[in-house]
Amino acid sequence: MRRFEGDKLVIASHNAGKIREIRALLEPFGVEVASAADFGLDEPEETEDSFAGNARIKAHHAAKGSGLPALSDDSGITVDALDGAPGVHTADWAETGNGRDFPMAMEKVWTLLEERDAPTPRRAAFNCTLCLAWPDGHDEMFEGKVRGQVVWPMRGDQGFGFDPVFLPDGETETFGEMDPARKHAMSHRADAFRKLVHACFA
Ligand SMILES: O=P(O)(O)OP(=O)(O)OP(=O)(O)OC[C@H]1O[C@@H](n2cnc3c(O)ncnc32)[C@H](O)[C@@H]1O
Ligand SMILES: [Mg+2]
Repeated sequence: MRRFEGDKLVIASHNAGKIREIRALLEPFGVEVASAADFGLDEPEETEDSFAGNARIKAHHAAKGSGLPALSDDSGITVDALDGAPGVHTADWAETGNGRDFPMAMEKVWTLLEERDAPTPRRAAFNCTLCLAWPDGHDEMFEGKVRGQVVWPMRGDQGFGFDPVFLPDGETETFGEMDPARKHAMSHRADAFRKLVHACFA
């Protein structure tokens, strides 16, 4: 396991919600954090069919383009009664050709569940795979998960993406309703971060 020894890191993401969460999670470690956009890096195509595969593509692309260690996050929601969909295609389900429409994507998930008459609760998980890649091609991977259920209608305007329809197990608030600090303490991203920090930063 390679430790992170530098003082600057690039977040290999173009998602403002994720970047905000990753900055908050890295704050205690005194690492200076830049985003892919700060380096004018384009978004690589996510051509793999796994979170790990796409996390690797994004992190290596940014590490090569910036000359700095880069941290990517590939994530998504997997719904049991939809055989794991939308999964690695979570962002694609929101694609309209004219930007992303997450309310539309969340409604699509709920409509499919209703059509299938899926038993309640509609079990689901949020998954996050982090890849920390160095410009020399080395990388380290970490996986996180949080289980819960998909609820309808949407609840809350905190967070981003599918947060308003995800109710984590043991909670009364969706990720969309929760205070960001609470989400950071229990999310799929936080789970993966604990492993990253233990291995590379602690
Ligand atoms: O690839 P980058 O540039 O990092 O940004 P992205 O938005 O395209 O990210 P992904 O390819 O990993 O797609 C994952 C999608 O899953 C959703 N998602 C991931 N984590 C989430 C979270 O914590 N809360 C809500 N939705 C989340 C969100 O809609 C993302 O767009
Ligand atoms: Mg993406």
